[in-house]
Amino acid sequence: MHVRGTVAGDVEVRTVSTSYGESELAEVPVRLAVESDHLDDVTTTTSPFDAAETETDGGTLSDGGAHAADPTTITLWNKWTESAELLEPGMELLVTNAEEDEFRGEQQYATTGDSYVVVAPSFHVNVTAIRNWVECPRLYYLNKLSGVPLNYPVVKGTLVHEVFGDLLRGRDLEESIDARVEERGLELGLLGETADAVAEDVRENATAIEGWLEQGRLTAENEETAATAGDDSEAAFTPAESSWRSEQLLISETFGIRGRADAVRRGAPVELKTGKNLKKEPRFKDKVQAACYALLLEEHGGDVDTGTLLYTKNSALDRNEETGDLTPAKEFSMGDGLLKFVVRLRNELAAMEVSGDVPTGYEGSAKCEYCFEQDTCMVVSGRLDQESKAGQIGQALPAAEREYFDRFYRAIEAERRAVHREFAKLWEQDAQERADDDRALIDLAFLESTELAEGRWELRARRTGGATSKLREGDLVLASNGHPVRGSAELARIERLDEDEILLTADEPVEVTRLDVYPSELTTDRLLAALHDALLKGDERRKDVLFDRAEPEFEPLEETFIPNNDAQDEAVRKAVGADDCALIHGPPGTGKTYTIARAIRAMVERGERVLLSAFTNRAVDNALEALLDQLDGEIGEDSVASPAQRNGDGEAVDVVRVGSESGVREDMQPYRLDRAGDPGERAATLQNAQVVAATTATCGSRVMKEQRFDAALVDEAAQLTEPGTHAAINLADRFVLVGDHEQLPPVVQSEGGTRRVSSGANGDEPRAADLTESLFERLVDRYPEAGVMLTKQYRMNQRIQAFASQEFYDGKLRPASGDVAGRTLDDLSGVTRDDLPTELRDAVTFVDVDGDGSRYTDSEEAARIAEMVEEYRAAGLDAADIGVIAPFRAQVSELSKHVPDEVAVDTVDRFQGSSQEVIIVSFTATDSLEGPIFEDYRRINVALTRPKRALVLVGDANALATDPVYSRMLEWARR
Ligand SMILES: Nc1ncnc2c1ncn2[C@@H]1O[C@H](COP(=O)(O)OP(=O)(O)OP(=O)(O)O)[C@@H](O)[C@H]1O
Repeated sequence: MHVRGTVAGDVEVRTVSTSYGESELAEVPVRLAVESDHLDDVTTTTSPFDAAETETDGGTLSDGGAHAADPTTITLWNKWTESAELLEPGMELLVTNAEEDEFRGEQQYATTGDSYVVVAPSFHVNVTAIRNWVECPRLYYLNKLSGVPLNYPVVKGTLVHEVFGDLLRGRDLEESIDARVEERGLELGLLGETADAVAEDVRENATAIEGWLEQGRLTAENEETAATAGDDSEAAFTPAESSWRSEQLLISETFGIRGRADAVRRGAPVELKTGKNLKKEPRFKDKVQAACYALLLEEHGGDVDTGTLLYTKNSALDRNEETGDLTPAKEFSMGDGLLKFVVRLRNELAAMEVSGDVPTGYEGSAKCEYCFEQDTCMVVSGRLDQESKAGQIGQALPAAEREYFDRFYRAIEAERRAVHREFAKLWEQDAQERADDDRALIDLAFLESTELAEGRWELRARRTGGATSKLREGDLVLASNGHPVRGSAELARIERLDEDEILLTADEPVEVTRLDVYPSELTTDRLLAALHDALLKGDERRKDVLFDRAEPEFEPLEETFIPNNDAQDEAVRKAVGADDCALIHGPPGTGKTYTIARAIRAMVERGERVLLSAFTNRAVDNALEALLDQLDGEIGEDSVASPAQRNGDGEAVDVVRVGSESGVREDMQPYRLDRAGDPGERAATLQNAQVVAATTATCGSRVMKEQRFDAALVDEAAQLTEPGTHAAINLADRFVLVGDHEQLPPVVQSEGGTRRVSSGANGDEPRAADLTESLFERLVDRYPEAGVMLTKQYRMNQRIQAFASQEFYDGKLRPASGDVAGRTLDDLSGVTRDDLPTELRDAVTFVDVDGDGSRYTDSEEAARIAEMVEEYRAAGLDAADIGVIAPFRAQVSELSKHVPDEVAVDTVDRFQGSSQEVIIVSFTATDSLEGPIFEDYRRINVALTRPKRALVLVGDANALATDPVYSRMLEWARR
């Protein structure tokens, strides 16, 4: 029986005498969530971070100890008392294979010899993290904080792992080495390596792998010979056909552990290490890592009794010079004790993370004097004034900076826990729920899997039904034959996502019938590294400005850059002349992109190296396109061969777009930096580029972190969290932020869902709100004189613009020209407004629809909107010129059923940054005005400022009139 619940009080460990001698025990008061024989049935989460109320047989359970039932006692015996000592009230606890007992009329539970005790099982710990933790908890923390920098051992390690995977899949060794080294050309070039030298280095390591595979081959052949005695046919063996498999992603719903095993041979884990080990036994931390995978494999039905570590450097060592055991492959037996030890380690890590503490190093027994990271550890401790076993050096950061660090650290960790909740949903939600939540594509019909030349697989499946989802081409997904965790599942990449068919690539074949969004911690990892770099490595002058100790300064410029728009002109002067930073506030359609492009051109003409960044790929590509126009470059045949543009003096300007193939727009592909190729040449292309364009997320990548710029221009800056902004501006001496804080704020997953369980020294609630205010907004408020607001808009008819201008921009937003002010549908070829019903002839119209009273959908609004779309089309308008905005995904789906496919229907968030000739807003309003569109007036600002020529508002006037802003909106729309 498995028991799971929330710790309801303090825990004490004591020693008792039993018939076996002295034993330790801990009695833990727990409010049970649910009891079951099968974990599959344990569907309730009482995660301290999960505020959701959940119905169970035991009554209504809610977060934080408001359970109906009284606490029950769970007794943890012997070694598990170590985990018991980590528990704090509010933490979640899971005990597997517990025994049940009745004591004084009360049901109680206790661990048995087969039990595992899991602290905070919803906290999902990566296997690599456990490996670091066993080395030293502080090392784990330091790695998490700064990320892994670009260095040769790391890239080589990755290459050797890739070649290993290829060999397992039956690829030829030399072919694999050449291809893999070529793929990493850019990274190797930045490290100053040549392809030949790296290939040689990888080859040395690969010898060990080949030798080991050879052994496996013999064993497999022996088995085969025994099975098919007398058969002398040449049974060509390839690893892929045997009981081996390459990289396997394993996710545990019991132990809160996940990771990718390098390989699995006859059901047992094999880990590859590119270092040497001359001892007979594998290193302890390596055993721990293999044991984690063993645990996960057992949960998936395996029975693992060995683990193998392959130290590839051993085979490259000279026997005459080295003493010890040079065999690369070291096998060890996987005892029960080790598996339990691993779970206890994981418990230590999870408990510390859940209570928000920072490791000191005293938790483990590692000796600091032998540690490579000792200096870093001491510096970090010194700068952040943290307790550390290694000691502190250097001067502590000023209190304001430490406070900032702590605040953002907690907020980012809250985001990480939100990602973990997404993992839990992989098994807590059923397929239909996940599909309804846009988290999965289900009911696919598997078509075929085809082996590709390099040993990977191409998977094809047919879509049934018209389901939508968040999934996009280029995304990593969990492709499964029915269940992403319990079934057979592979991490796969979506290569093509057509209306009726999906094409994926994966390391191993799977009969795919379902795709799930793969929750990734990459974003949180990068935010943390950006925070670390900004504070611990950041320039002092930059920090003076960020922390309110110095006003931004400007070099006065006399030049005119944009003659027909004073605000834009001033903005460019500020951007070019800024010593520290400039802020450009651009309301909808006011030429932000144009201004950015002009400013970059001016900087480039001054010989500066510039980073162009934005939150989304779309904005990066838009700005890049505008820049290419400015640089007088046509994107044509010539630029494909040589994507160099000319500057004002006719000199070539190298422009490079860094991003994935699927992320970058088709017409910007010629500028995209291919990472594969000759190392020296790849690195030179990036290093010589005068303008590099990449999303802020990509700015946090290892490759981009090596680049330096004179200036960074960041578009959509109001949608970026502070650490998200740092990721880009850390790379440059000065920065320009461009955005509009009256439009959508940064998206934060953990909003409202975060809660700390303990109230230790840092016992405040993490304020998710810290991430919802952008650096742009904070600086605009703090240094208004460093900013310029653009006021002439080039998009909307005057009547459309009036309300937003008044309500959100103090009436300052004006049409750029008479032409803009007087835009109507008549300007569009083939469209006659007189053919429209009278109410749709105006630039702004309100259509009162009582609605059907449902909360998230409104079929009456949908039906009325479908009629209007037909009326517009009858008057000559293209369906593609119409956009429909709705507050809820459910209403978006409802509307999609009623209108032609060419009409763009989506939520406000997806419309930000785009515009349409006609916009129809479906308010789906009920009496209470609930829903995201109503919670934040900035959303309605975005919705109302998307159209150029006509805006139609559809909703229940009585409901809308209950709110002062909407009431004014109604007044304006009905005028
Ligand atoms: N100074 C100018 N003179 C002439 N046209 C301009 C000027 N500034 C901007 N425009 C034009 O106005 C249109 C909108 O400009 P742009 O795309 O730069 O706006 P934006 O503020 O980036 O828009 P969004 O709010 O969608 O982000 C473009 O067609 C652009 O060429």
